[in-house]
Amino acid sequence: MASESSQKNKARRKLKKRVRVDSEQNLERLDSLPWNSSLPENDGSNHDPFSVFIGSNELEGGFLCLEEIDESEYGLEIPKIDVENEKKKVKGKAKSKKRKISEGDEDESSGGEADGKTEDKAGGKELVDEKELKQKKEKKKRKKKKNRHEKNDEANKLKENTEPAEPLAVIDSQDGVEEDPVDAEYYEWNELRLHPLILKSIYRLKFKKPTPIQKACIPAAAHQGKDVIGAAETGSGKTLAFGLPILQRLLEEREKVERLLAEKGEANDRIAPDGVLRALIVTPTRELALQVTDHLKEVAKGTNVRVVPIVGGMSTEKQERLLKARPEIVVGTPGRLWELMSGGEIHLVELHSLSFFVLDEADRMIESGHFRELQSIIDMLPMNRSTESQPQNTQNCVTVSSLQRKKRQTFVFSATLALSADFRKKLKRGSVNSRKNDELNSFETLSERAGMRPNTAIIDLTNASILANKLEESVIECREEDKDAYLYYILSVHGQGRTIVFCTSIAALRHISSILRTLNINVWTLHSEMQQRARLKAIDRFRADEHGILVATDAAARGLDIPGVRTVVHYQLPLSAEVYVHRCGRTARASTDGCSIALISPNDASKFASLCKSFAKESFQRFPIELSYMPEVMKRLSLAHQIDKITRKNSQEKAEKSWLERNAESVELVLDDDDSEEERVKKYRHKKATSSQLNKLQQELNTLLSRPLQPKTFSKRFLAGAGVSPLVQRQFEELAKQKLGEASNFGENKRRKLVVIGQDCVEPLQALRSATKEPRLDLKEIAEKRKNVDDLRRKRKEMKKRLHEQRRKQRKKLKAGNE
Ligand SMILES: Nc1ncnc2c1ncn2[C@@H]1O[C@H](COP(=O)(O)OP(=O)(O)OP(=O)(O)O)[C@@H](O)[C@H]1O
Repeated sequence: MASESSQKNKARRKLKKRVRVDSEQNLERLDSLPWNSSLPENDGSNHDPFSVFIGSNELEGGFLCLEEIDESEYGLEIPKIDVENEKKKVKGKAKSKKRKISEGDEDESSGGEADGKTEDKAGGKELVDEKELKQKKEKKKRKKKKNRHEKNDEANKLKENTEPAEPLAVIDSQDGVEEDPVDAEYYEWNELRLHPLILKSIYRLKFKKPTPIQKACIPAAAHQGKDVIGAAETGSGKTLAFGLPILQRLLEEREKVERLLAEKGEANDRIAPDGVLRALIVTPTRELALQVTDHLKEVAKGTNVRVVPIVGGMSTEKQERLLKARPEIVVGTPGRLWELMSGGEIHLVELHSLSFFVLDEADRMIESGHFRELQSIIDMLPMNRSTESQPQNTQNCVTVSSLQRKKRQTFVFSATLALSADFRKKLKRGSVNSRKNDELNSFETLSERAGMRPNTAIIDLTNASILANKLEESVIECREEDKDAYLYYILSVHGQGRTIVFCTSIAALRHISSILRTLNINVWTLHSEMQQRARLKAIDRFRADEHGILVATDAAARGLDIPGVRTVVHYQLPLSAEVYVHRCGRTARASTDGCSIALISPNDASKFASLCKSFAKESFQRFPIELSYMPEVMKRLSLAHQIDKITRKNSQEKAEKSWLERNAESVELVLDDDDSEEERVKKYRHKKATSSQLNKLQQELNTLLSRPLQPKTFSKRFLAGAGVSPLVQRQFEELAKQKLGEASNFGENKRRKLVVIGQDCVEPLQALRSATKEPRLDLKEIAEKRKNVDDLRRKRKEMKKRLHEQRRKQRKKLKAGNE
């Protein structure tokens, strides 16, 4: 035991030493990096200062090397700083500086003393002094090395701090080869030269490398101070693509002020204590605003930069209180932001120091309902003109007069991008103006009015289909009335991971959620008529459940970022291809994979055809259905529908009755029960009959639900099957317990016992991938079906018309006969 622990200690010591050596090597490597190696080198051959890249991570032209940027162009605003902390820091630095100087003097004087000593005393004394001197020199050297290490190696240290306590290096015990996987993993972040505090957060969040949109945007936005129009697939990390440049600039500026003060030897309390609004981020939905806030807060942890959400549906007073704290970053929806701005909320109207204006999900902003408020907000922004702003020179504040204010940067982000070549040219020339131009589409108008500056970087990383690379799309063809059954099949046979079921109408959402709940499937709902609190609660609950199911309208189609959404089901097809893209974007996020299943009935044929056309798709893969499950599924659905119909009718009657009573009460009327005795008995009997019918149906359904869903060919003794979902697995376990309990109660022999063979659930994506033989649904087939449906409809219409005509003639004849 003792030898084992000593071996462990030895290994630990060895590791620590190794990590120290690695840190130093990393530091050297970090220093030797080119400033902006993620950008292609400008060989001068390309004179186009403004180019767009589609489907590639590259950027070309128009980018200044950092050396070319005139730093003096970039003035500083004074961010609110945790004065106490900062004071301590600067004082600490000043002290250590003083200490260093005095130590240096001491060293020198002691050196002199030593010299004197050598002159005065002889022999052994000389030797001792020499030894002392040597020791001092070594001490000084060690101190210097330590200081340098502390100063520059923050990133590596942070890495050590944020990684778990386990050793960084992995020791291969067999051949003694050691490697540091962490270094290699985070290397790409180091290339972006972000502030150490930002890197610390990134390590904490375990984001191994920047996503392509982040790699492309950060150099342009953070180091070159450019405006950015960015587009990349859903879930590709756009929030940090604009969030990190904002944080980077705020932190850089803060450090600059600190340095200035230290250089001038001024006390830190001359830093203006009040924060000003530095970044205003506008998102189309409340959920998105809250999500962006959380995301930025997470990254801004430990930086003292405050992020606050301002959204509708929450108390205005509370939000005003939040704004009183003067946060540097505000994320909000246009409606509430404008409400507070037009009401003169001081933090939101003092925009002279605004350095960033961001429009997230910009394409959604142009939809009706948002544009006017957004326009008003944009009109409030100060003109983004010259850099010759007035120096901020006041008696009691730190003076930044030597630095001029940097222009406001505008970032416009979206998952889709539709900019005309003409508009791109205009942006390049910098000739966009804020006059309304009929030739521009609304997205362009928006970018134009937001005050995009010349030389804007357009970073378009959307591929042809705009959908995430690792998304697998599929369809299930069925009749409209069978959609519920197929949905139930997907959720109970393949219900692994989080699933979002999308529908276009709230009525459909209510229908599905009610049916699924009747079938003992727990679902959360999300739609625009819900109160904000209930919406957030639903999202939180869904987020907390590993195998949760969310039934939502397109209110949740955009921006909702919940990790682990494995499947998106389109119960109803969306009204546009764009919404389809956003719905699908709830899965396969951040380079993970996911699956989308569209339920297509003959009614959806034309919508589906135009969807295929939008994505230039000839065919879609069919989702594999194990048909042997369907009889059982249909039986359960039929019962659930009947139960649902009765309960709905009952609750409708109740609601109507209470409405009548409420209204009578409000006008102080006593309601007379003017039903006759006979009618009352009839009603009573009817009620009783319905209630006993409901009980019977419920009992029948409960019996079915107490058994796991099994294919028709299933053995009743061996409960197992391909694709046992968590729900079914739970049912298996319950049933097994129940049966075992019964058997032991009645002293039955082992032979009668139930055997449960649990199997891994085949989630939809897996099922889809293994169903290679499934024939694809192609456009021709769809067109043919559509034609058949149209023919059938036409025939029915003609028949109806003929019948109507016949009846009319008969009535006429009868009338004539009577006369
Ligand atoms: N570099 C990274 N590495 C790994 N994960 C990341 C990285 N950057 C962001 N993420 C994660 O990816 C997810 C999606 O990010 P984000 O919400 O910014 O995407 P988006 O492009 O804005 O999506 P949408 O268009 O749907 O709004 C988030 O959960 C985020 O935490």
